[in-house]
Amino acid sequence: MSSVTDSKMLRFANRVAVITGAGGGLGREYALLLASRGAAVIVNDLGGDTKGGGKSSAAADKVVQEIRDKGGRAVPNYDSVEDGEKIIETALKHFGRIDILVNNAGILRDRTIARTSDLDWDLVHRVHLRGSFLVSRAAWPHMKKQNFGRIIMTASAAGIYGNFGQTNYSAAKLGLAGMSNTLALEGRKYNIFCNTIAPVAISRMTEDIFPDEIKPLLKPVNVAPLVAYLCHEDSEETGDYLKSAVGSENVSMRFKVRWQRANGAVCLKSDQGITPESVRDNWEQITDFDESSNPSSVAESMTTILDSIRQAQSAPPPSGPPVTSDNPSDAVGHVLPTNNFEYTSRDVMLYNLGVGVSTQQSDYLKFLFELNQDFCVLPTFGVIPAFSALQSLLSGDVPGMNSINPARILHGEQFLEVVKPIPTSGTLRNEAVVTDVLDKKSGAVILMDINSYDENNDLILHNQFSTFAVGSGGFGGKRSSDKAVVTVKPPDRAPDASMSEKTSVDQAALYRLSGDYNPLHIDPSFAAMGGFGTPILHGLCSFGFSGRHVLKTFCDNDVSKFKAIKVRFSGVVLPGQTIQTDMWKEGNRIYFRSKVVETGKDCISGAYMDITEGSQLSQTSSSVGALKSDVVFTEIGKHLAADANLYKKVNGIIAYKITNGGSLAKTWTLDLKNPTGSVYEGNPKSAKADATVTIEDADFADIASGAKNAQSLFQSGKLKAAGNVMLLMKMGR
Ligand SMILES: CCCCCCC[C@@H](O)CC(=O)SCCNC(=O)CCNC(=O)[C@H](O)C(C)(C)COP(=O)(O)OP(=O)(O)OC[C@H]1O[C@@H](n2cnc3c(N)ncnc32)[C@H](O)[C@@H]1OP(=O)(O)O
Repeated sequence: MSSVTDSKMLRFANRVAVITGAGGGLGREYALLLASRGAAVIVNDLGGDTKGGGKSSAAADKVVQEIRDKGGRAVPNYDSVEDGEKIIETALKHFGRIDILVNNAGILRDRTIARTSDLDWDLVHRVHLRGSFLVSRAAWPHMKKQNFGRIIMTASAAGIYGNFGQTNYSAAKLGLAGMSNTLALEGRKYNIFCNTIAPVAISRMTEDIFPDEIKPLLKPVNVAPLVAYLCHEDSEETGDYLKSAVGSENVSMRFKVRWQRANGAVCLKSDQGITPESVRDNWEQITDFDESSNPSSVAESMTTILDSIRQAQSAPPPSGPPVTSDNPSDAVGHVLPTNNFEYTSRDVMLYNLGVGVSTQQSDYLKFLFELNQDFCVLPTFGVIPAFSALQSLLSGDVPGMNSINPARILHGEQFLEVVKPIPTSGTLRNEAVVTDVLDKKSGAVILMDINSYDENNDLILHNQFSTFAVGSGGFGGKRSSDKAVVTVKPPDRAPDASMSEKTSVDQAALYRLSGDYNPLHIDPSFAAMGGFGTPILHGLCSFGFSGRHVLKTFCDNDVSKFKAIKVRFSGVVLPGQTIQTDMWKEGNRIYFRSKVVETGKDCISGAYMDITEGSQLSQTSSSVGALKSDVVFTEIGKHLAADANLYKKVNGIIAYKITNGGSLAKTWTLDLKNPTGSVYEGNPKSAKADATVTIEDADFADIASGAKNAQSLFQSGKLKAAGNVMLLMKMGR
């Protein structure tokens, strides 16, 4: 059949193609070319006229005969594209499958809008838009099942630019481009690719439109190679807007068409609100394409818009021209706008749920019930206030960040130090700076240090975020930084402990509600742009899981023992996968590493958690012992809260030390200036007590004897004994 002998020749052996409207013009050329390359072809043509009237089998039969005469395989089909199921059934009946669908059939009923009848409108839409939908829908389940499909939609320059007298046709044609982009998104994970072409060629439908002198340049035969390429399994193209082709005997041209969007202007609210005048006054900037972008999805388009709006809301109106540097190193030292992060106990509980706390766990109440006396913040929540400061990194105001593709930003590493206990609600002020930018060749690493302060200006949290911008390396920057908090290697022995937990398929959907709305974690099309087959889990969500594993195993969930944590995100986790954390204890440092059980690959490496000295005791004593002290403190706290007025004359902070076998077990502090009399656990070293009460071993042991866990202690009523401790303490005062 073909004279091309190159071994790299694109062949279609075992592929079955349906070409609609293949009785002549472009459709015929597609059918002939695909058949000559080995495809079995269904030549569909209703055999009507160009206005949609009449019916005949002659056109399809003729093309089928042409193919067979050359040794190819073809079967005719005479159904309307509105009978999409029947067309696809013909392919299945004769060849057992359907791999390629070229939606090519079309009619014209050109009129200016005033003269376009309902019928003119409807017929054009029924054939082009509805017909392409119906045949594609019929083919879809078969393509999905076999994990392969290539679909072509036929649009037109009239759809892109408009064309006099073609209201109905141009609307249908642009509609096909929209449909194609959506099928591309829905089909990607099944290896079903969909593209739209806008061919320029002479056919029955266009022979009256073009002047005679250029007609020889517009041969349908030259459009067919583009369609064949897009339908081949080697082509990775999908949903990339419109491709157009023009061809003559010796030359032909093909190009992509894409949407371009001006950077636009953010219209700020004046005393009169956001007014039509603010649009008028910004018109030049709104329509200025000197600075522009080419968003290729709703997600990408929305991300930049939202970033601009957020930025405009938190920053004063820009005084100078936008920053345009493309060298990421130029960002070093840039101070991001200070921002406040306000949160409530609801945010804390939402976060805790997002990182896997469940009512199935024994001590869930302190993490999921705001009225529980021990209600507390998981220490890894400490990244959440700081995260809110990161958003402005890609706002366009940070030098060097223009070249960073937001769809390809991954979380690289994270360091968090909890300097003072994290309140269960409040407002923290973030101060963020771009500390360093590293050139890792395969990507750029952006280090950002963020300090979070409470309303008294006390430093509560220190974070160092390290983001890995994939594909943005090679700008000639340095490779390492002495300002980076380094990762560590675990000891060279079997882990001291391991814990594994399955994440939920909805884990990312839940975690994002804590403030990281990156579409990468929820929107398949955005994930696809980043090179992922499916949305991935937030790095900080896996971080929360691993952090909980360490906290549970070595601190018995006592959050006060947490000091600092460092991790590297070395691999991707998908929602629904199982995270296993292997841990090694060396003094007050717990080395750990997490892997995805289903793949065996590491997702967190080089990691450690530093804990305070107190934790050693809970480590060396049995877990029942650790639980006892928790129960005692719970009860003491309850009494102190209730009887706070007894201590009013102290009017300061009382620290309570519990000793166990002569060692310090735990220190609690009570702030009597706090009108609610709430009790919190404090760091023994930093507790500035106005008075100290020490509870001796005997009482401690008595109270907890026979108790297996906090729940049973509460239920058994043994906690009443804690009243004695209170009495003792009061006497001690
Ligand atoms: C403005 C908004 C900010 C938003 C912040 C975050 C938003 C979040 O929503 C995003 C997320 O949560 S993404 C999910 C979590 N992260 C991940 O899944 C990333 C997993 N890691 C990877 O894929 C690769 O390690 C990868 C791709 C990171 C690197 O792989 P490779 O390119 O193959 O690198 P490799 O060849 O192994 O090493 C090259 C050099 O890079 C260093 N490096 C490797 N992994 C790193 C990482 N994770 N972080 C930092 N540096 C890393 C290597 O050490 C090496 O450098 P050198 O040779 O100098 O040692």
